[in-house]
Amino acid sequence: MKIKTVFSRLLQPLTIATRNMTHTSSTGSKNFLFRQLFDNTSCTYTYLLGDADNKECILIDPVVEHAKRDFQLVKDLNLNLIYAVNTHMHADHITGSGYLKSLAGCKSIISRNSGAQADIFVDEGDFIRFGDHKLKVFSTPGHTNGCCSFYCQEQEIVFTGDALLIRGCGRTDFQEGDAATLYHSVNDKIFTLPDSTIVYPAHDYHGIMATSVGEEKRLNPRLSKSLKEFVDIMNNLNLSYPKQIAQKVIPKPNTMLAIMILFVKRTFSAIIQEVAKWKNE
Ligand SMILES: N[C@@H](CCC(=O)N[C@@H](CSS)C(=O)NCC(=O)O)C(=O)O
Repeated sequence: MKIKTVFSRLLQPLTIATRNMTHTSSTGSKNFLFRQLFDNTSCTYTYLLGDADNKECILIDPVVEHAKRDFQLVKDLNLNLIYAVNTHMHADHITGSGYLKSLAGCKSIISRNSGAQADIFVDEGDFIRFGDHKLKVFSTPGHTNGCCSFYCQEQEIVFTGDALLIRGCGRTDFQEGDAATLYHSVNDKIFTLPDSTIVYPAHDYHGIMATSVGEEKRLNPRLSKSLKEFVDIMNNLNLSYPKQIAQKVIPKPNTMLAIMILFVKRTFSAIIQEVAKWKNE
């Protein structure tokens, strides 16, 4: 391989990273603000998108531990946070939506199919608008039922949540995961966007920040395969559970009540047994 080819390949991720910070596509308007933020613990990307003219902005997939950091950035850039948007209900971290609502007075958004609570529910074909800009909602289930991707045609970028990751995809072995559904979501929706579309996922575990539709169609080791091969790969991933999944799964109020009743009943029956023992002694 020629030295020049190696050099240009090494430079490729750098070019993408540079575009991340100053995002302006050939067709995109200049007043589009873009920042990519990261959570080290769950390797989650949060995205800040804004309109530099009218100052409206949104955050995609905020993480609760970074809500203050993200809101500070919003303030530093003199922006007005109007929505905290979630691509899906996350199993590996708690969303920052609730905290951001209290800090910024914004509204939370998630898919209607997610089963989660939010101020605004979105469905396939809806638009999320901020200033002059808009994101089109694509329903891309498979990792969870409520997974959505958000496409900004004007900037040629798509936020794929956990449906499509860089050279990977969301696992399908828990929540409402279904490999065949995920395969169709990616192939029939995300992969029908122009090859030049830049893909911004919800996670990366290898330090890469973005990819493109064309790149993933060609190089994704799971999704470039047939449906049958894909299902087989997904059924044999044998991934460990996300580190924070136990903290995320908080018992619902009914479960908490049932645990308390059980505790009281067990304590009472233990006391009664002890009393009965004393009486017999
Ligand atoms: N070992 C990691 C677990 C990472 C993980 O399971 N990530 C999910 C998305 S968050 S539910 C996933 O779908 N991964 C797909 C993959 O191929 O990695 C940790 O400890 O957090």
